[in-house]
Amino acid sequence: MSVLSFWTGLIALVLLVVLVRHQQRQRSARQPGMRPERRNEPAYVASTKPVTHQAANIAVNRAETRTKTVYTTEEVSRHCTRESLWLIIDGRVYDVTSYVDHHPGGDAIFRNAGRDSSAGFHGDQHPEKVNEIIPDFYIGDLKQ
Ligand code: HEM
Repeated sequence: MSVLSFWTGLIALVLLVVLVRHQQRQRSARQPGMRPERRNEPAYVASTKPVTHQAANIAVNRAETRTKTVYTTEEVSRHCTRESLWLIIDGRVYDVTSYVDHHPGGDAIFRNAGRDSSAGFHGDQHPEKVNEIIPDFYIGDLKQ
């Protein structure tokens, strides 16, 4: 066998293998029951990390922010319980319901529940990091 025909044969063989594998893949993608691990593969890989209260709250807040962004003091005042706690801080409205159980200062967070909590929020008891936490709970502004 000449060197040329050896290489030609080898290339033809590789092409044949590639073609057969390609056809097999196409067929298995169409037929039910074949390669289920592939057909059922999600378009994304869901994170295995547990969804934290805060992360869930951010999503809820974003949804609320889209539908309504301005609240009256009367509306805010209705959210003054553990089931729904809103606070006004510097003219902005925050739904901190999901934070209540994590608040290091305990139920003191209810002192001005549904009302203006700016003074308390800016109190000495709070570390700088509260300013990083609070935007997660923002749902809108107070009607002027
Ligand atoms: C977004 C996060 C937070 C919000 C909205 C918030 C809100 C509040 C409010 C409204 C009060 C009542 C203040 C008053 O009227 O006297 C309070 C008290 C307090 N907070 Fe926070 N807080 C937050 C985070 C934190 C953090 C991270 C800490 C500590 C690391 C903390 C520690 C305290 C303490 C020690 C008190 C006073 C408790 C008392 O007087 O018995 N808070 N907080």
